[in-house]
Amino acid sequence: MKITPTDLGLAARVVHVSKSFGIGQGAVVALSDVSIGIRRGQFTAIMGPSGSGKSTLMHIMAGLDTPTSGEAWLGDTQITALDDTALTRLRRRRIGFVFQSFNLVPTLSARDNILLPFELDGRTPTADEQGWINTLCDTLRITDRLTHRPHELSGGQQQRVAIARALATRPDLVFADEPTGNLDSRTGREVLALLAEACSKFGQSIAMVTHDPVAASYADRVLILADGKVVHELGPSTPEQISGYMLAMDRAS
Ligand SMILES: Nc1ncnc2c1ncn2[C@@H]1O[C@H](COP(=O)(O)OP(=O)(O)OP(=O)(O)O)[C@@H](O)[C@H]1O
Repeated sequence: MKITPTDLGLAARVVHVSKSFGIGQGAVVALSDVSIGIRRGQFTAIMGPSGSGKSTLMHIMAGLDTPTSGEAWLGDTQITALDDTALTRLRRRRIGFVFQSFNLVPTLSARDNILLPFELDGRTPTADEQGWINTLCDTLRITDRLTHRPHELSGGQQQRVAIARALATRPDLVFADEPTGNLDSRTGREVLALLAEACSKFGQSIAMVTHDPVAASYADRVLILADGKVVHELGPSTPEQISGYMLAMDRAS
């Protein structure tokens, strides 16, 4: 795949990215010459067997780790060229994160957790941003829970607060790492439907790492990694189609 830095329509991309851990005989190649783009306004799932390089790819795209070679871009910013201070600022302003373990601050109310990205940036939301946060809270059905602390909320409610926090600054890209891993299947499906809606209704770009074919079936596009390479790409697919493909891949290896 040829991806140029001027490629519009991409929220983020990596170009010829390789990543090795360690040196010499003991070196592990986690990513091998990967070039992919995450399309704007789309829900992209990244799947693959354990150890295939999913987390490494996500960390490089989010500027949490550096590649051994190649480039990572967020929009028109080459993040592999930024120093630590600029990277921290970029992550705070232009990237949102949703984790399996929710990662809310236990001493803060749901509202203050959602406002944390603004607080860390040393500012309060503008009237327009506050309007967006209100819309998010209504859509995520947490408006009547905003004064509660995380331990007073169910797992599904905590994850919906985490999604509101990730989307509050209208980031260029939201990374979701197994966002339904700690939720029961019904609550998990609800969270996935909300993530899909954030893309289809609000134009958010989301990249989600998952092992779960049901989770990936909510995505517009599924990238499949094996041994540090992108080996396949699926369009919108059913869980059965995705698990069928993963099984066939297992048998072939
Ligand atoms: N800090 C590290 N030091 C050494 N090796 C590492 C490090 N991080 C990852 N690796 C190796 O790189 C490869 C890819 O790891 P990665 O965590 O990206 O895989 P993954 O697809 O996310 O796996 P999982 O689904 O199990 O989380 C693995 O072989 C892993 O052992």
